[in-house]
Amino acid sequence: MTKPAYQRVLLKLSGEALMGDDQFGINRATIDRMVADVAEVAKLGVQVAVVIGGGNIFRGVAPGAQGMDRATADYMGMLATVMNALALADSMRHVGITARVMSAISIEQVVEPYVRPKALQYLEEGKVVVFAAGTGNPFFTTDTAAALRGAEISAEIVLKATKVDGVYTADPKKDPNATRYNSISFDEAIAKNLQVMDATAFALCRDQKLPIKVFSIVKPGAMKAVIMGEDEGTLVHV
Ligand SMILES: Nc1ncnc2c1ncn2[C@@H]1O[C@H](COP(=O)(O)OP(=O)(O)O)[C@@H](O)[C@H]1O
Ligand SMILES: O=c1ccn([C@@H]2O[C@H](COP(=O)(O)OP(=O)(O)O)[C@@H](O)[C@H]2O)c(=O)[nH]1
Repeated sequence: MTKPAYQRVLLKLSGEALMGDDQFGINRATIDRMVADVAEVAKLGVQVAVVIGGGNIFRGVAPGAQGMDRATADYMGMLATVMNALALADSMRHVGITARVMSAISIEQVVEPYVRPKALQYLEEGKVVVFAAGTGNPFFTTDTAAALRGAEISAEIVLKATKVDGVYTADPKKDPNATRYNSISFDEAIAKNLQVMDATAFALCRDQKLPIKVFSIVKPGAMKAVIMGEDEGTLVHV
């Protein structure tokens, strides 16, 4: 059997992807399917850390936050990611994965705080670590949190699992003529203002020489294919 291409990865799961076909919230079947993908990868011996988004529940820049103080709205968004993290960890428990949720903002009765050495210890023990509350700071996104935590834990790659199957020349939801890149450099992605991830996340990964793979969260087997180093999705590289 061929070996996985990576030993430690940072997986970014978009909050919106958790909705499945629902309008908002957490779709049970969807979360279970994602967890099955993670379980498959963890079984290969790959250390998996997850950053979960919150867009399915609350987004600081959403119309629903209009008129609100931006920082306050962002804290609500961060709390939303904590809910998603709890749901994800619980779903993992059901399939026999030991998961630990660590939050960037302290709410110790609910989840333990993020402590880097502790996170590294969990990973080495084969536990899946779910990073909640993004970076802990307003005006950031969970994509940036993924870049940050990925760099902190020395992940070999950031895996961005999302609704689209890669990075396109333009937003494929708006431009039917957009074509997908097999690979693209950070500089080009930033210069072309490709919106699949925010520029802060791209810049941080570029500076830390941390590649990103963007792939579909709905395509069966895509995550495993990425882990095995197969040609899947789009690689964003230095
Ligand atoms: N150039 C692009 N290539 C691919 N997707 C893009 C591009 N520009 C914008 N997008 C959009 O980015 C989204 C992917 O990010 P998503 O995971 O939804 O983000 P978030 O982390 O904000 O939830 C897709 O819905 C897609 O329509
Ligand atoms: O470091 C962070 C991460 C997230 N957020 C807030 O949490 C919301 C949900 O995160 P995000 O939009 O990244 O989730 P996703 O797009 O993955 O669903 C964001 O809109 C922000 O309001 C924040 O303020 N700081």
